[in-house]
Amino acid sequence: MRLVILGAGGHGKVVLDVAQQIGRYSEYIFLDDFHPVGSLVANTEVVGTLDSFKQFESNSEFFIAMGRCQSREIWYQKLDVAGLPLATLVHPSAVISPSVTLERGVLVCAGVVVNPHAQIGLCTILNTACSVDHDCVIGDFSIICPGVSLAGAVSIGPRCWIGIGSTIIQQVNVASDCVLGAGAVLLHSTESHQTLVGVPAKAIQQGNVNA
Ligand SMILES: CC(=O)SCCNC(=O)CCNC(=O)[C@H](O)C(C)(C)COP(=O)(O)OP(=O)(O)OC[C@H]1O[C@@H](n2cnc3c(N)ncnc32)[C@H](O)[C@@H]1OP(=O)(O)O
Repeated sequence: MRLVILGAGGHGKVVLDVAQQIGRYSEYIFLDDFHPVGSLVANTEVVGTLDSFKQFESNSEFFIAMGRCQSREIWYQKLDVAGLPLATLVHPSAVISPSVTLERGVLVCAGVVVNPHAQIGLCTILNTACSVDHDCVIGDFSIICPGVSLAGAVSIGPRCWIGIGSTIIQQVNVASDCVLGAGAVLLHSTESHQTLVGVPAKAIQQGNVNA
């Protein structure tokens, strides 16, 4: 089985590494619009542009390795319309309760802990060493950055960027398309499209989820 990774940037390298540590695939290839076709990224060939994905459907699973939340949503829709299988990748060092739901296209990086009855949405990234506690619900296409701590029953809407090292206390709801800044501590629920920073976190501007 081949893994086709869409996106050969820094995040693509992390995705490749997680997949190699899992060891489920016999071949890895990248599709990318910025690296020349035929070039190597982390010793893995860029074989085409993103739009060429249909050429590689035979005996393949696909993974969308793009940091931007909206990009993952756009490419999810293209792969879904084409009926192509999307992988879910969990690093062997992650600790995931058996009662957790992981949707397709999720990446769980090294050192992540996900506690019972959490639900992790489509194409979500649980980045290095974040912790997602019991009954959390993470919306589709969101990213939980390295070192984030989510207390119990936190709800995160779709396309949210929860910045590196931030903390959200229990039962807080983050609405869709929000950005929580690096190191923030969020004590209250948010409206959609807010960017919040600081301790305690306060809204500063309309979020663009390109944090
Ligand atoms: C593996 C990986 O690399 S994963 C990537 C991990 N990276 C992240 O999580 C990055 C998170 N991004 C941030 O924290 C960004 O600073 C953002 C998205 C919150 C804001 O970015 P911008 O919209 O460019 O805001 P900008 O830099 O202009 O700052 C606006 C104001 O907020 C302040 N501010 C920005 N970020 C923070 C923060 N994290 N904490 C406290 N204050 C902040 C700035 O100092 C500035 O204040 P001022 O107006 O008094 O000067």
